[in-house]
Amino acid sequence: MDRKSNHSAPVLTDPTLMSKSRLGIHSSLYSPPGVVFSPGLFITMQRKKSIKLEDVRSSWLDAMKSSSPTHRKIAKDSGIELLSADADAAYRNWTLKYPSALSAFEHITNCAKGKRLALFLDYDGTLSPIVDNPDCAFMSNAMRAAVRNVAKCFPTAIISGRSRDKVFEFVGLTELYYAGSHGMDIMGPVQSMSNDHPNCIRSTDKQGKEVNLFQPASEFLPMIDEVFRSLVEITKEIKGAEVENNKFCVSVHYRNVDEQSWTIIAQYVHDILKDYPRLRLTHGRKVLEVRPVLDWDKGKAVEFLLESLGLSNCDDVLPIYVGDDRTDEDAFKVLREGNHGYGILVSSAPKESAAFYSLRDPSEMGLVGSIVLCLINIALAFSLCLAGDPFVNFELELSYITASPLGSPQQVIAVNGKFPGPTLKVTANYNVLVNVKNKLDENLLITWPGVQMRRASWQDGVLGTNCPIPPNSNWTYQFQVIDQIGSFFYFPSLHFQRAAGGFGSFTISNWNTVPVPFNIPDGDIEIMIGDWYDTELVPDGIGFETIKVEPEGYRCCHLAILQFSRNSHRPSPLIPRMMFTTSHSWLNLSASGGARSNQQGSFHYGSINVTDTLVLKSMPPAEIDGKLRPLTGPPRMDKSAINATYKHFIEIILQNNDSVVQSFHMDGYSFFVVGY
Ligand SMILES: O=P(O)(O)OC[C@H]1O[C@H](O[C@H]2O[C@H](CO)[C@@H](O)[C@H](O)[C@H]2O)[C@H](O)[C@@H](O)[C@@H]1O
Repeated sequence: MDRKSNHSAPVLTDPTLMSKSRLGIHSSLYSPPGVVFSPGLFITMQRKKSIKLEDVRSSWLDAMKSSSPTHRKIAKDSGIELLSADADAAYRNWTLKYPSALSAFEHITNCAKGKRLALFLDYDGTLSPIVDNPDCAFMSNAMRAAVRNVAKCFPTAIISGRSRDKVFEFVGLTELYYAGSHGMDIMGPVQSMSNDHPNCIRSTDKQGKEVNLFQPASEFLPMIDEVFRSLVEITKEIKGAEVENNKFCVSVHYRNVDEQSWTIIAQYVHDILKDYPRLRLTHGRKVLEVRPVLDWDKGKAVEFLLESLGLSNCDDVLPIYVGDDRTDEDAFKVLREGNHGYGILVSSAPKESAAFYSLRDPSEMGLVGSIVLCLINIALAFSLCLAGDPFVNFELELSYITASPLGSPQQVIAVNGKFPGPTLKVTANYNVLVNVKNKLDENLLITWPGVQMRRASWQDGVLGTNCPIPPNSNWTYQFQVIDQIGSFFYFPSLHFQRAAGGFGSFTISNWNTVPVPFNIPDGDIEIMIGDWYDTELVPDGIGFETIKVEPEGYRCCHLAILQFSRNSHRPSPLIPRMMFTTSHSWLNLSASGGARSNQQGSFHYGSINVTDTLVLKSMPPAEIDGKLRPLTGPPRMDKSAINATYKHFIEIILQNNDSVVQSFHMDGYSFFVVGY
C-alpha cells in the first residue's frame, strides 16, 4: 500500500490527491477532515487557513483531555462514578434540554403508536459499561435479555466502533444486525436495494443464513493492518497504551496511560498518520480512532440499514438510536435532520448533542441499569403499540430524611425526598413501570395492596415472591392495572419500615371514554390515615392540625392528626400498632377472572354460602434440619397450596401464635374481602 510522506498534517489532506483508481472505491465516499459534503455528496474544500502542526497537536490534546471530565470522582473500589452536588445540579439542568428518555417515555410511546420501530444501539458505554480493559467490556445478562426481547419485537442493530466479529463475540445474539468499524462493516438483511449498492456483496452469516455484506472501506484493509502494526510498535514503550485492531479502523487507547504521557501518544499517532493522508483521526472516550477518509459513519450506517430493511422514507417508521460517544452524534444528526426518530444520549455529564433524550451511564445503576430499563420500556411499548394500552413510568427513590410528623424531628423514610411520598396517578389498563431505587441502609420491597397483579402476582413486593432490593440498587416493578378504578397506596413491606414512612397514594382513574356511575368530581384529595409512632406524647404547644370527620365535610392539610368529632380528648400517646389482631377472619369472594367494573359482584351477606374455612396459624420458628423455619402449625409434612373454587366464598382465620407481630399477605389476583 502506498504511503505519502509529503503531508505534515494528515487531518488536512487535500482530497483531490485521492482518486478512485488508487483506492478503488466511489469518490463520493471520501471525506477528509476540513472537507464538507454538499447534500449530493460532492466534495467542497474549506481552504480558509493553513493550520500549523502545533495547533493540530494541541487540539488533539485538548480533545483527549475533554474525553475525561475532571469534575467526577471515581469511587475506585466500586467503579461507580459519583457526581458532586454541583455537577448533579448541572446535570439536572441539562436534562431540561435533553430530558431523560425514561421520564419522557410516555411521549415516546405516544409517538410510536401506529409506527414500526427500528432500534440502533451502540455497544461500548451503552450496552456495556466503560471498563479499563477493552477486552473485558462484557455486557450483563440482564442487558442481553433486554436486547434479545427488543429484537423479537422489531429490527434491532448494533453499530459499533469495534470490529463486527468482536461485537458479536460480546453480544452473541443471532437475532440482531451488526455493523462494526463505525458502520464500515455491515452485515444486514438481503434486499434487492442492497444488491445494487456499490461495495455490497452477498454472503452467509455464522448460521449459514444469506446476508448482505457492505464494506465500503475494504480497499483500506492492508493500510489499516500496516498502521495497526506501526502503532503497536511505536507505543509499546508507553505504559498502559493499547492498540486495538477494529478491522477497518484502529483504536489507540490511553485510558490506562499516565496523563503526562498523553502528549507523547498524540505525537506518536500524529507521526504515523502524517504518512497516511487517506486516514484520519477521530476522538472517542479516552481513545484515538484512526479510520479511512470516507464519508461514511454511524449515521450513514443507520440510513443504509433502514434502506436494507425496507424502512427508509416511510412515515410510519420510528428509528431510535441509543449511544454515548462522539461517533454516535453522526447517527443522532441523521435522525434529527431527517426529522424522524429519536437519538438517546447515554451520558452522566452534560454535553451538547444532536440527540433528543438522555439516559444516565449504565455503570451508575449497576447491573440492571437505565439502559436495560429503557430497552424493557421500548419492548413493552411495542406490545403497547399493538395492544393500545399506554405505558406510564415512575421513578421512586426511597431515602431517609428528617421530618416532624408529630412536631419533634425524627428520621422518616421519604420517597423522592418527600414524606408522604408522591401520588402515582394512572389510568385503568395502563402498563405501569415503577423503578424503585433503594437508598436506605437495609433491604427494601414496595407493595401495592389491593391492586390486582394480573399475570404478575410475583411483583406484589412481599418477601417470598419478590427478592428484596438491596441498598443502593434498584428494581423495576411492571404490572398492568386492568379495570381497577380506585384509590390505593404503596408502602415498604419489609420489617417495620411502613411505620417510618415510605408510603404514598396510588390512584387509578377510569378512561375518559368509560363512564362512571357518579358525577365527575371537581378534584381528588388523597387522605392517608394511619398510626404514627413517637417516643413522647405530643408536647403542649406544638402545632398539629386536626381533621374533623363530620358528615358536613372535611378540610384537608398536608399532614394531620385525625380526631373524631365526639372525642374531645387530646390525641393519646401514639404507640406502634399494626393493623392486625391475633385472630382475624373474613369471607373471601373469588370474583370473575374477566375484567368487570364492579369486581365484587353482588351478593347478600346473609345468604353467603361459605364453602371452606381455613385457619392459618403462625407459630414461633422451629428448627428443622438445623435451620430456624417459620411454621404455620406443628412441624409436619403438608401441602402448602390452598384450594379454592372460582367464585366461591371461603373463610380464612389468621391466627398469630408467635410472640412477635406478624402480618399475612394474600398475594395476587381476584380475592375480595366481603366481611370481617
Ligand atoms: O462505538 P462503540 O461501540 O462505543 O465503540 C467505541 C470504542 O469502544 C471501545 O473503547 C471504549 O470502551 C472501552 C471498554 O469499556 C474503554 O476501555 C475505552 O476507554 C473506551 O474508549 C473499544 O475498545 C474501541 O475500539 C471502540 O472504538
